[in-house]
Amino acid sequence: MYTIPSTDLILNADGSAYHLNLLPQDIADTIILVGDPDRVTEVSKHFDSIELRKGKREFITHTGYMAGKRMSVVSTGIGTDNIDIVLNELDALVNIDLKTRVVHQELKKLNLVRIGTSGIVQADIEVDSLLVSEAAIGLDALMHYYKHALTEEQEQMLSAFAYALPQEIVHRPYLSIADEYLLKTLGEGIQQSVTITAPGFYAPQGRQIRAQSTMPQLLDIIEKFKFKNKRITNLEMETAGIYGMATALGHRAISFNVLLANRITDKFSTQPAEIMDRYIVEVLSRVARL
Ligand SMILES: O=P(O)(O)O[C@H]1O[C@H](CO)[C@@H](O)[C@H]1O
Ligand SMILES: O=c1cc[nH]c(=O)[nH]1
Repeated sequence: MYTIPSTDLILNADGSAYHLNLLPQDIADTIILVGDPDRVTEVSKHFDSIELRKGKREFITHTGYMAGKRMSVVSTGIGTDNIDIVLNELDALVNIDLKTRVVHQELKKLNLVRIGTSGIVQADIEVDSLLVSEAAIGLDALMHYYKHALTEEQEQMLSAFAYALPQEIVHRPYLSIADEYLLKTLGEGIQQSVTITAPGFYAPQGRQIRAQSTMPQLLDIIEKFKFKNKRITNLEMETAGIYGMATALGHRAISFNVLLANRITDKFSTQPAEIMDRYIVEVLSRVARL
């Protein structure tokens, strides 16, 4: 039986996961993922009861009940490098015996639901609307470190996009896909499209403040890209990593994007906190029915 080495799966003195500071009993099978640690309270304030509050660094967790359903909310911080940590450690909590360091015979499937902010790259999509990522293209490198497979059509779309990208982007993008069951059950009636996960907020999302971008045409390329009936609608910084890691580990994942900025029409939400709260309530009410 394979025992995972103690420097591969590092535990704290109390036996909790190294970065998340959590024990297996601390998390529910349905987990809301948010980037901003302050958003954890904004989510859990809608729970009927909270049984656990723990944290370390940017990784804050609250677990409780809403409408009889046990759920956790975990903050990931920004970026797919953090997603690597959060998804591997959440998976270890449910699928590895932390005392023997042996993988359980029966594996658990977590429901992972991101609620995050995002910027729009199409003029016809409204600021303050909600969008579900049916797929996400990663411009970061995370999933190049993990085995993952695509269908032929997905490979074709990825190749077409890779071909359109500026040559300054030296590594190939990757593509990862939402869980079909969660798309149907939680995403019904909400606009669904392809998201780009960027490895930064400024030049990697076509922004320029003072530091000069090497590829000022990036936003235009993303806006104009089409593959069959698909286009790219929005930019954020975690979804491709969440979908890729969830698939690699056998979990279900879906990403809800609260669209606060339209990069084409140059509009930003005038009431971001209220809009986020409205969609937290909407998503939680759907999740509670899972
Ligand atoms: O609102 P959150 O969940 O943090 O998500 C988005 O906002 C952050 C950038 O401001 C990135 O994490 C991006 O993905
Ligand atoms: O434009 C945006 C807005 C939110 N989050 C991002 O990553 N980009």
